Amino acid sequence: MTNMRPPQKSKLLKVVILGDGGVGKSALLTRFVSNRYEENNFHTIGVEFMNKDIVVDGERYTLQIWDTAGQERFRALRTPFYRGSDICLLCYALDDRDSLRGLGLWRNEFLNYADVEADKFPFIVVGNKSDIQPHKRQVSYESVQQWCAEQQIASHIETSSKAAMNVSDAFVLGLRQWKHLECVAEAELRHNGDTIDLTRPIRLVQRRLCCTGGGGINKDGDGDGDGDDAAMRTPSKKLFGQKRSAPKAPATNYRL
Ligand SMILES: Nc1nc2c(ncn2[C@@H]2O[C@H](COP(=O)(O)OP(=O)(O)OP(=O)(O)O)[C@@H](O)[C@H]2O)c(=O)[nH]1
Repeated sequence: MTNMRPPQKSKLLKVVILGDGGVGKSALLTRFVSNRYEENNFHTIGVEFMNKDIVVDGERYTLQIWDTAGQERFRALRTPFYRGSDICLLCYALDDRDSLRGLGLWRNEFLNYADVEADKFPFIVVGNKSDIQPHKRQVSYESVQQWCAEQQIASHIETSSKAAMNVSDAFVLGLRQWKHLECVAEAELRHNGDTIDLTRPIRLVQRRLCCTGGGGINKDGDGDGDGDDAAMRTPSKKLFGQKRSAPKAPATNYRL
């Protein structure tokens, strides 16, 4: 006889990464899933996704993470993939103030095509390239905090795919914000008694809901990534676009 519990089934969550071309969306995904970084990345054309299994607060999740093309000309290729998303990472680069200005447009594009309510959806604002030298920084942490407050986005984190800083934490932050909003939705459902509003997203009544944790503003991400790498598995990857060829660059290896 054995005391082993049956393996816990993981929840599948769809995560979409949005932001201007060149802010480092693909680098973020590659760092998170494969713990690799390439200096000269290809521009994404269309979308691609990779899966990553993580354990957070003792629960298993499979994140299906969709990396999208940031360039405007690929808009029609990426927008059909927004529907059904659970979490959205809005990315800008710390050395590019225009990429921050674009975040509002990215959010609107997502809301429009994913057809979700802004105040009930977990958006995480991710400032990538935090490894840059101080004099190259064009976006202050405080200005982004202010923008997030105006937009009622609770979660903001600075990351570096190159230096492997806070990358897992950004995804875990998204997961915790998702859990928090699911919990709020569950409480609303309970409060409304038997009345189920069929116009609301089906996700609110389909999932087994959970009331632990919640999102919040996080400057450095410390403490958010506990256990997030514990259940790494070999990633799987699917391409729904092509990669434009870029000149071969000398490989640069960064290790955690
Ligand atoms: N310094 C620094 N550079 C980075 C970082 N992440 C990405 N980069 C650089 O930014 C370039 C663009 O990164 P990508 O990941 O291709 O950007 P993207 O947002 O996916 O771009 P599109 O595919 O065009 O939407 C890379 O070739 C890297 O040189 C980082 O954390 N720090």
